[in-house]
Amino acid sequence: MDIAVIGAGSWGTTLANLLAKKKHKVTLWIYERDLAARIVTSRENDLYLPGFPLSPQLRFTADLEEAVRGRQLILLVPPSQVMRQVVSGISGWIGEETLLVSASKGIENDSLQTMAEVIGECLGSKNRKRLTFLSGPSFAREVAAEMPTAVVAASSDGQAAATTQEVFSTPYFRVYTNDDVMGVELGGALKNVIALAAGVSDGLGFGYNTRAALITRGLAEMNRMGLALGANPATFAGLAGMGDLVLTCTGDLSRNRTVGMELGRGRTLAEILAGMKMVAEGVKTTLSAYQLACRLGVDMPITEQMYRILYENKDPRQAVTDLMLRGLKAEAA
Ligand SMILES: NC(=O)C1=CN([C@@H]2O[C@H](COP(=O)(O)OP(=O)(O)OC[C@H]3O[C@@H](n4cnc5c(N)ncnc54)[C@H](O)[C@@H]3O)[C@@H](O)[C@H]2O)C=CC1
Ligand SMILES: O=C(CO)COP(=O)(O)O
Repeated sequence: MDIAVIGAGSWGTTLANLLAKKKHKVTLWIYERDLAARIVTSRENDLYLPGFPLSPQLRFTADLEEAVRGRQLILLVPPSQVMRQVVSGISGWIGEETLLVSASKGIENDSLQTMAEVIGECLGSKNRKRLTFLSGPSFAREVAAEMPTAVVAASSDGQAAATTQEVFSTPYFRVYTNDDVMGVELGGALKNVIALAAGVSDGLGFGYNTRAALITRGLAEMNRMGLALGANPATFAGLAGMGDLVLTCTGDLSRNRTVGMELGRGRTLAEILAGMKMVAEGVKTTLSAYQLACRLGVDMPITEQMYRILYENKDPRQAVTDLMLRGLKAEAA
C-alpha cells in the first residue's frame, strides 16, 4: 500500500518503520525541518526515537502536500492539540478513497472534542466512513524493538477497521478490530490523566496500594464518562481501556507518569515541561476532561484533583487527602 505517516514523533516514526518493514511504500512527514535534513542521511530519528535504525524502504519529507497527495492510506500521529491544524491543512489533498487512521490520544482543548470529532469536522462529508482509530497499550520503543504488543483498530465502518488490521498487523504487533470509536478514543485519552495521578502518587512516595486504587477507581471514572458519551462499557475492560491504563500507570517509559512523578516530588509543571521535548498528552487532556465532566455532570474525582494540581497549583499531598476524605460511598455508585 502507498502510505503517508503524518508526524515523526516516537510513535509516528515507530509505526512508519513497522509499515516500511512490511514492504509498504511509506513516506514519513517530519515537522522539524532540521530533523528532516538529518534523518535522510543518518536514517535515525535522533530526536524522538534514538537508537533504532530506520528501514531503507522508508522515505522522508518536510512537505505536507508531497507527503499526502495520491496516498491510499494516511496515518495521522501528531499531538492531539495540533490535529485540527494538520488535518485542515491537508484535507484538500486527500483522495475520496483514502483510508485515514489516527493514532493520537487526546481531547482537544476549548472544543472538548475527541480526535474523531475534530477530524470529522475538518473533513466535512469526505472520507468520514473511512476513518479508523488505533489505540491500546503500546510504548513506541517496545514496538520499535519488536516486542509482542496488542492494540485495537476502531471504526464505525467494519471494512475500514478490517483493512487497518490487515495493513498494520505483524508477528509482533497484533491488531484487533473494534466498532466502538468513542470508547477506544476515550480510553486512550483519559488513561493519560490517571497516569499523571499514578505518577504523582509514586513521586509522593506512596506504594502499590495507592497505585492499584488509582488504576481501579480511575477506570471507574473513565467508564462513567464513557457511559455519558455513549461508549460501550466493555471497551474499558479491553486493550484501549484497562490495557493502556495499566501500562501507562505502571510503566517507566510513560511520559505522563513521569510528569506526575516530578510533580509529586515538588517540581512545578512549567519546570517539568521546559525540560521535555516529547508530548505528555495528559496535561492538556486533563483540562478538557475536567471541563467535559463538569459540562456533562459526570463525577470524576481523580481527574478533578489532577486538574487542580496542574491548573490551580494545588499541593499534591492535599489533593490526595481530599480524595481520601470525600463522602464514603458504595463501590458501584
Ligand atoms: N510515544 C508513544 O509510545 C505513543 C504515543 N501515542 C500518541 O501519539 C501521538 C504523538 O505522540 P509521539 O509520537 O509520542 O510524539 P513525541 O512526543 O515523540 O514527539 C512530538 C511530536 O509532535 C510534533 N509536533 C510538535 N509541534 C507540532 C506542530 N505544531 N505541528 C505538527 N507536529 C508537531 C513533533 O514533530 C513530534 O512529531 C500522541 O497523541 C501520543 O499520545 C500513542 C501511542 C504510543
Ligand atoms: O500511550 C502510550 C502507550 O500506550 C504512551 O504513553 P505516554 O504518552 O505516557 O508515554
